[in-house]
Amino acid sequence: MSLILDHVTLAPPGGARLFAPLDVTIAPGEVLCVTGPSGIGKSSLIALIGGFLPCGFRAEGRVLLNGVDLAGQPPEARRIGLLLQEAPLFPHLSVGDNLAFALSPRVKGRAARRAAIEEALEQAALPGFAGRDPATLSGGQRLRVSLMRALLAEPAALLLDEPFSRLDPPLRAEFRAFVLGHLVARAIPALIVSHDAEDAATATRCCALAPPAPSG
Ligand SMILES: Nc1ncnc2c1ncn2[C@@H]1O[C@H](COP(=O)(O)OP(=O)(O)OP(=O)(O)O)[C@@H](O)[C@H]1O
Repeated sequence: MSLILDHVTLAPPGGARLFAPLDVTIAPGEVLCVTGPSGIGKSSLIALIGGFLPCGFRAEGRVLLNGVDLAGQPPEARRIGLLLQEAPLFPHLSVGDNLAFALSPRVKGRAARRAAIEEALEQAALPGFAGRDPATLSGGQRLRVSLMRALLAEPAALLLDEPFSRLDPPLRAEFRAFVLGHLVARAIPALIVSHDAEDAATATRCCALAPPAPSG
């Protein structure tokens, strides 16, 4: 399971290329930290890989997941998990139902599904939280639920956009170690976009998006 970016670059509607073509292979369990100045296209790169790039953006190059070119595949077909800064959860569903919504259909039967959710909550150090309203969670708890929700869908790759930036520094370090541990244990390739030097230091590898070479 690897995620390959083969000469990938992007241009916003009516604009020029945002960054020089990116060529990188992210192996199973590897975490690539993508850095670069504000506005260079880091979040847009995540959107391209996830399949939700806004209309009008122009993409070049290929994104391959486990050898398959993702071009033209809708987001729900891509088996790519997302962890975002806001860690959005459905507000009208309990924590347990938020997790159930994402749980892979491969887990069959009511008892097995309930057990998988309880296990995920244990792993997130949130045992007994299944009935909680998401509005009652702290930022760190919300992120842990959000990570578990992404993992329960059995993603083939995980994308993280500034996932830790809203947390206080001690919690940030703890949650970073928690996330990286899960990715390595499950051999999931991951790409994290971040401004934080600590995120870069703890990732397996780093790459900085650079402005494209001037043409002509
Ligand atoms: N929907 C859109 N339509 C047109 N241009 C857009 C759209 N979304 C983003 N852009 C432009 O595309 C460029 C890249 O934006 P993007 O958010 O990917 O950058 P970024 O590197 O993630 O920035 P930051 O670090 O500030 O979050 C910016 O110049 C931005 O203004």
